[in-house]
Amino acid sequence: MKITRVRTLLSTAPQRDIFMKSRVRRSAAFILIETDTELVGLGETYAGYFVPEMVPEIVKFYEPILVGQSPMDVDVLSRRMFTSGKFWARVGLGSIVLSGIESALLDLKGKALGVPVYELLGGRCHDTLPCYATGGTSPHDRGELEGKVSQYLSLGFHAVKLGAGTYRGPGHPIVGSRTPQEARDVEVSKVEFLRQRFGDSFQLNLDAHMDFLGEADHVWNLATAQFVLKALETYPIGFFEEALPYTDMRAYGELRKSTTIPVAGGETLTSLEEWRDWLEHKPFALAQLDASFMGGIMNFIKIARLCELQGVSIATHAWSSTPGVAANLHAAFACRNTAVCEMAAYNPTRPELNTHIVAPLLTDLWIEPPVIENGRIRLADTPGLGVRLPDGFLDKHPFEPGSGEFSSVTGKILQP
Ligand SMILES: O=C(O)[C@@H](O)[C@H](O)[C@H](O)CO
Ligand SMILES: [Mg+2]
Repeated sequence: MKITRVRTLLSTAPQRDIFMKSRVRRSAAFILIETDTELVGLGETYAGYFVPEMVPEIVKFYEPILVGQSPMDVDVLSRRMFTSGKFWARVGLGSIVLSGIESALLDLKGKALGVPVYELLGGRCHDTLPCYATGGTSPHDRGELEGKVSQYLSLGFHAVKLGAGTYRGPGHPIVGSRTPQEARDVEVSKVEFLRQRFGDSFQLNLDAHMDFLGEADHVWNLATAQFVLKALETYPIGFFEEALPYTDMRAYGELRKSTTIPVAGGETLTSLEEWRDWLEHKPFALAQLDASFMGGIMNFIKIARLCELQGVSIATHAWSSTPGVAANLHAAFACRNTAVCEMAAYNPTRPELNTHIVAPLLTDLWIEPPVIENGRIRLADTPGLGVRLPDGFLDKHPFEPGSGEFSSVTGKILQP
């Protein structure tokens, strides 16, 4: 079997969650690998969510490296793509786009052999894994906050992740805490409210997105992060994510040493080498890996094994659409040290519960969706990644230029 063509398919679809009001549509970039047989491979790069317009150009650069080659030699081909650009393909966007191509190769290989991708990665280590619903932002209004958490728990999740710090998401005003005391009070009162309302029946995780918008006034430094986390230690917190920007791996290492709350991070690291350098500083108790971002599924596995050797648990990061989420789940199920999987707040096999959300990119692409029940997720054993683009999907949800999240963020910064 030989690769004949590598295509980028862009799509923009509605994505409305009544609790995340500003998000009304989102984009995704799929990679389709065609062969001289009937088999095709489908993958996704998370770059499609941020900068969809740029993905096809980068894929065109990689395509000649793949055409004429056997898609079965996944690791050799990814390394060839990785080193091909001399400098630009090894980090950032070059590597993020490569993630989608590599996942498509593994999808194809799984389909060719008739096995799910996790079988290609050492096999399934878990029947089910704990998962949590991503709440994205954290409404200031207590009624809204309560409604959101109740809705997410009623979907079958036992854990939720909410925003922390100053992040309110694209389109929301940035209502930041300007002093460490304010920052502490905002977090403590939110956690106290949720514990009073819901008791200890669910796991609460917080994500401060400190690398996201880079508003200097609102970014916590090490001292502030330590101050806030210290105050939260009396409450059960599952993990605290991105309490610091990614500018200083040593600061993450210091933060982790100084708190009993599990420090999580990693969703913006784009290569094996970057991960290796970070892990030397023991920055995370929970390393959050994303196969649709960090150069692919094999990189996920390699870093997960390195974490395992260091006694560190891993989690999936999941903000891509279905093929990206599927890539992460297959990798997660093949790692013994997976602690938890991130999921968008919907239940793929219980559509009647998803009354709060409209998101075709999340719901319509599974061949057989994973089951979420009692706070845990079970992955189907469909060959490859278990995903497909349904007939007519791209006609129904055509790409709209300017729909990447990066576009809206840039617009917001330019027009304060
Ligand atoms: O951990 C998460 O799911 C978030 O940090 C998302 O990646 C982010 O909001 C996307 O812009
Ligand atoms: Mg995050």
